[in-house]
Amino acid sequence: MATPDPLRPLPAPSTEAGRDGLAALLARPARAVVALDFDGTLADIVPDPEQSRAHADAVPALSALAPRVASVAVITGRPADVAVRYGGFARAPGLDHLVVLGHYGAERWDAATDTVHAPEPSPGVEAVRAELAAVLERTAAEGARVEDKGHALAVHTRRATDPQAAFEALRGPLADLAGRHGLIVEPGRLVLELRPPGMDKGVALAEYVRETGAEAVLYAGDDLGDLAAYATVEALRAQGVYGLLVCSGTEVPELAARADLLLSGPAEVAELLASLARHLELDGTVPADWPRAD
Ligand SMILES: O=P(O)(O)OC[C@H]1O[C@H](O[C@H]2O[C@H](CO)[C@@H](O)[C@H](O)[C@H]2O)[C@H](O)[C@@H](O)[C@@H]1O
Repeated sequence: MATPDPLRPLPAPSTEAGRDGLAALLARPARAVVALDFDGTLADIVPDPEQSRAHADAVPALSALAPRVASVAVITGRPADVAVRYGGFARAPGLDHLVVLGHYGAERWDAATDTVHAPEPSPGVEAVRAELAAVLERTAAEGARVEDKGHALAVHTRRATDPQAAFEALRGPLADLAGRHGLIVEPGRLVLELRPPGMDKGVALAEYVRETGAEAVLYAGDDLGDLAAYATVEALRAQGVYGLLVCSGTEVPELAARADLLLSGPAEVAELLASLARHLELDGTVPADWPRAD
């Protein structure tokens, strides 16, 4: 991790709501939840999804911040156990109460117990798995690859000959395939994911904030799947919960346009988390009696 500079100021949110969110987090960290997406936010985007790993500064920053706020959660499209592995979250110092909500919140891993609660296998996913290769063969999407996530199937075009053209060519056929088997298509950064409906990052975040009773929430994401979590933070604000929306990178303009704080990517997200930890270290501590998420 880069040498900490305790005097370095925190980045300023560009909106009043974001400035209020940051002020609330700093004033009452014991009542604040920090929730983060994984790929593109805690981990740099790489061509091969299996090679994704948390940015070198991310876990040290989370380890420093987590004991100073009410709770920290990772909310990801990845299976929870995969995010835990690629993140290096298990048994990391300070992360003994970390929660990872995988498959857009359908799965949950708790560091306190090191266990994953997962949904029943979906018959729709099984049916799509059986037909997917034939659909890909019929579509002009050379080089598209399938990531079988168990409870969902993601079709990646980042390594296709023409990534954007392959993405567009696959949209219709995959929507049709998903629809025939009761699944939805979740679009992302050069990925189309076929997954069961009924859960998204917004629902997952709302439930988590309710569970923790938080009065302030920081949410950081980078992709279309994070829009639902942004909408939850916006709705929570209307109910008196403070919120700070952080966007990691500018690849997804729809998300960047709604952010209070725009950062360049995972390195700056990790720097923000580390800066928050340093400011809270200088300013105060979390009372021991604050109820945690577990
Ligand atoms: O919710 P997230 O944690 O952001 O996960 C969303 C999807 O991320 C992964 O795909 C993305 O990252 C890959 C690795 O950097 C990249 O190759 C790909 O182009 C991106 O779309 C992951 O593979 C998916 O399963 C997640 O749903």
